[in-house]
Amino acid sequence: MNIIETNNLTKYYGKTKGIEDVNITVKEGEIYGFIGPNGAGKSTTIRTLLGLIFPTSGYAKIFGKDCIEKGHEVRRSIGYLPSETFYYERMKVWDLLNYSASFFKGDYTNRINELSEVMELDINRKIEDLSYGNKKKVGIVQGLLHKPKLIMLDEPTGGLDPLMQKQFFNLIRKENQEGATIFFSSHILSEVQHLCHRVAIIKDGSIIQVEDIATLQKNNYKKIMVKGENLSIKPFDFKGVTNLTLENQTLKFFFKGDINQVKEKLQPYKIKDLLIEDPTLEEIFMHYYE
Ligand SMILES: Nc1ncnc2c1ncn2[C@@H]1O[C@H](COP(=O)(O)OP(=O)(O)OP(=O)(O)O)[C@@H](O)[C@H]1O
Repeated sequence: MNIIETNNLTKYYGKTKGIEDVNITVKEGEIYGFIGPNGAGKSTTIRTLLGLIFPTSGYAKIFGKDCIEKGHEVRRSIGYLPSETFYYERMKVWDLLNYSASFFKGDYTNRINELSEVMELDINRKIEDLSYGNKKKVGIVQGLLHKPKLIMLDEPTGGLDPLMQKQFFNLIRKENQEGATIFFSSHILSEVQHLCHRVAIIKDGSIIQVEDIATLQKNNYKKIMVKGENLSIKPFDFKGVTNLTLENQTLKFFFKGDINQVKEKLQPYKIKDLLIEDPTLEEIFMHYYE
């Protein structure tokens, strides 16, 4: 079953394009990554799906129901973490979370305590005393407390330190194992790669690729920088290498293939420095999709 389904979903802000003809499907149980650079249309897509803004044309369905016509019903089973959160600053975290829980039937005390413990959130503090990262944690607990069937996360990791990010990813994996479908937007490909089953790439308001992570990783480029003595271009100009340059005794190139090939080519040289890293999203756009 498709949890999210869009059909030529388009949103213009006056004359400014937000998104155009977005067609995506997210299956039940998936962790679906939604990646793109700043201004690509990630938040616009999410806000349109949530019925917070209306599409200019096209439509979207969540749980098989139209996001606008049945928006009220659909939103009950969604947990949403916006990219930026704004709260009543004077409230205590605990009061705020209880207030959020009061919109749903049932007692969520245990759930709030559990989630706050996992995220190491001090519920006795006032919102105004929290750092940016701790406010993010409030948003995470708030978004998950009603055990939603669909969790929509808009750039959720900003402000979380690496340890907390790990905790958060574990929490999301657990929610997923317990049945939640996850829609995860980010501009950081590496975090999406580790968590998601499938990823859609959005750029300038349009989806340019939908790929499962295994394929993306297999096809992915590495960005390599070598500093050393007597390096020359020729030995490194082999299949899989692109954008090869040599400047100030430093070789730079992209490589797609078995990394051992690069290791062999480097064998004869005295190396001063070596950097192998994942390309940025922009670089992937330029090289992976050529
Ligand atoms: N309220 C608005 N009014 C006018 N234009 C807007 C509005 N919100 C977004 N846009 C424009 O729509 C486009 C998509 O923006 P959106 O915020 O959806 O991108 P994003 O991928 O979420 O970016 P970021 O990673 O920076 O949050 C951008 O060109 C942006 O300037």
